[in-house]
Amino acid sequence: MAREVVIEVRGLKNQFGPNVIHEDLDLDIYRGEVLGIVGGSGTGKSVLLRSIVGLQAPRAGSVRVFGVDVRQAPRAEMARVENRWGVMFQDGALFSSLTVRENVEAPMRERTDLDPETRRALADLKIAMVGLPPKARTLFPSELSGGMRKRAGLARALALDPEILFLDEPTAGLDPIGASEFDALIRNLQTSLGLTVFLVTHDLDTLHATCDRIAVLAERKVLVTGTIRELMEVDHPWVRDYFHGPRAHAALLAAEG
Ligand SMILES: Nc1ncnc2c1ncn2[C@@H]1O[C@H](COP(=O)(O)OP(=O)(O)OP(=O)(O)O)[C@@H](O)[C@H]1O
Repeated sequence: MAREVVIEVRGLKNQFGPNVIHEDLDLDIYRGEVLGIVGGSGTGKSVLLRSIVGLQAPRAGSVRVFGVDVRQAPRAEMARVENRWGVMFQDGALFSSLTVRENVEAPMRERTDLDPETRRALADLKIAMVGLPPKARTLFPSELSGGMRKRAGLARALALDPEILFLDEPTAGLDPIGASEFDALIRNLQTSLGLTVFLVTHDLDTLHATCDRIAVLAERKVLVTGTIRELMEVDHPWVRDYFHGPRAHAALLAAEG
């Protein structure tokens, strides 16, 4: 049976001044998979994420999510699509003047007619789902550790029960134990909730622990996609260095126990 494509990127071009970031970039993301996006610094992983969720207007190309062209769709149709995804930005991007609970409630307040009590109950549920203790509900972002802030950002991304979760470097800045706990949380939520996950990362351990498939950004496009094993066979300088460097071997050994 053909797999359902939930995100389809075709001929994408992004450019800032003379700096061409993407040219003729194609990518398909299938329902229910965790797709890892890797690539050297500045290859445009975050720009690709931002192009898909409509925060970055590309110069050319198309992005379809659930079959809807995010560049062309009328506002009301886009709002329905946006309600079906959640985004966790690199630093959590929490509102500093709101508590964790208020942060998680924010998308519900903005996009649903739920009454305050239901919003609050749902927010507390999401906060528990990401492994934060009840006392975190009333704390402000500045009172949280880096790992807790990431969990709070994840709870907010889950606020509207999304089908697609976008994660920008979820383990950046976490210590190795915190990072592997976060990897396990992502995988656990993905399987329990049947999520499709678009995950930008540099972290080889995260790739092993969470990703079904990996897309490599290089030469302004998606150079290749495949499993880690498949990418280890690819004869390209960056891909070879990344998947055969000392860190890659350590991650492989760790993943294989
Ligand atoms: N709004 C913008 N205006 C100008 N240049 C931008 C803008 N956003 C991104 N860029 C440039 O686009 C390039 C790609 O940026 P992006 O943040 O997507 O890279 P990345 O692959 O995610 O990098 P890293 O791994 O270092 O986080 C960089 O050269 C960056 O400076």
